[in-house]
Amino acid sequence: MSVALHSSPCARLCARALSMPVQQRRTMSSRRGFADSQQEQEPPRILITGGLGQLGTGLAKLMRARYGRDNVILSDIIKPEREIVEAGPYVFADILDFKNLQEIVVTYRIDWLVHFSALLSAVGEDNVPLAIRVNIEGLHNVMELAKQYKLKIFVPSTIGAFGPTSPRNPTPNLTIQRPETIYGVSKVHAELLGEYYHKKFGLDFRCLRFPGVISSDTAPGGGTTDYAVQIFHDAVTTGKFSCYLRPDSRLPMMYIDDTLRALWEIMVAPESQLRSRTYNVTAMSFSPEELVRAVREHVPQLEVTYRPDSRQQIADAWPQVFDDSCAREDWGWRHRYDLPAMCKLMINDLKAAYGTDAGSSGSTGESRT
Ligand SMILES: NC(=O)c1ccc[n+]([C@@H]2O[C@H](COP(=O)([O-])OP(=O)(O)OC[C@H]3O[C@@H](n4cnc5c(N)ncnc54)[C@H](O)[C@@H]3O)[C@@H](O)[C@H]2O)c1
Ligand SMILES: C[C@@H](O)[C@H](N)C(=O)O
Repeated sequence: MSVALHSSPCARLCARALSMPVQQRRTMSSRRGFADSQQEQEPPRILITGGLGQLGTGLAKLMRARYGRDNVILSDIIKPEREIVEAGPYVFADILDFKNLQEIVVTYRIDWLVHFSALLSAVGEDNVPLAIRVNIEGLHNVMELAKQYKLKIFVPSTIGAFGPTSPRNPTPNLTIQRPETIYGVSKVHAELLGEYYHKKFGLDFRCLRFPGVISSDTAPGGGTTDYAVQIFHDAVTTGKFSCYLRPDSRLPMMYIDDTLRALWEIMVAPESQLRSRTYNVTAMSFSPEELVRAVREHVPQLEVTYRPDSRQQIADAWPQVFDDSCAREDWGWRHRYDLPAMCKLMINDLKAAYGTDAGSSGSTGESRT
């Protein structure tokens, strides 16, 4: 789980979203949130589960900028900071309580469900029974809910849905998936159940397999890729970083703004463009030693030690380079942030958040690919 800091790097993304055209009018016959193009009249009403983790608050900002503050209901089982409740509707929702979820969907007249609640790879291995409950039983609840109330549903998958027998460089959209973590097993289950519900019941299920997500507005926790977030916190605070992966452990990664934009783009992509319900998306691949080099461009004195732990075994079975050509071909996915651009934003945002920005690394101008 993640802890909110008090900076908001997703503001750039929201600003871009705000500059987009206001929600278009929908034809009388189309159901809210189900129109194939941006011909919709009323904005969809969106419920985000597990919304106080790394991805949820940024997505709420993006969706609120696009569809209106009160049309996005953030939920979690965590007591929120004051700024969360001030930013828009926030409700308690335990993913294991089906009746509570039903009540929220009915009360708020929900159209879209973004299902973020999960235990990530490392914490999942530490508590397998809880991971099974949250990641698998929780998924069953939201799938049934989406079917019952005809919701459009997004469930994120991950590079962790692949395993040691999958091709690792590159890992295609469709290939062997025999993951060896409960996290990976639960995500393959989610992909397959979503595709099954789509075929069997016509459920509008959409899924992206994300790589490691890098962001500065929440503290890292629970994932195998989190070293790539922790390094920035340590670089701007102590100047010392201990890495739990080997220096050569290459993994696919993505900056948060790209992640959230990809999610929004797949949600509004016309059905006719989707040859699949589950797509790989990525932006870059790097190893800890390559990331250290990029961070030292901004913090030259950064001291690094390597102490691989149990997360090394997880990383060794995951993709090194993710092939997202299907997403690029089908619905026009393009990443905007590469390694230097991401490093510059992370360093500047965290220096501002920790109040250590004297002598910061230049402007926040983004160099894009
Ligand atoms: N962050 C990444 O790098 C990454 C990469 C690939 C996929 N994903 C997926 O994206 C989703 C969101 O990831 P994240 O990084 O924000 O995760 P996170 O661990 O930061 O947040 C998960 C949230 O789920 C909530 N939760 C736990 N048990 C719950 C319950 N019983 N009911 C309701 N909520 C509960 C937690 O309180 C937490 O806020 C997850 O499904 C994850 O698998 C994340
Ligand atoms: C990759 C992703 O699913 C998550 N960050 C993890 O490491 O578990």
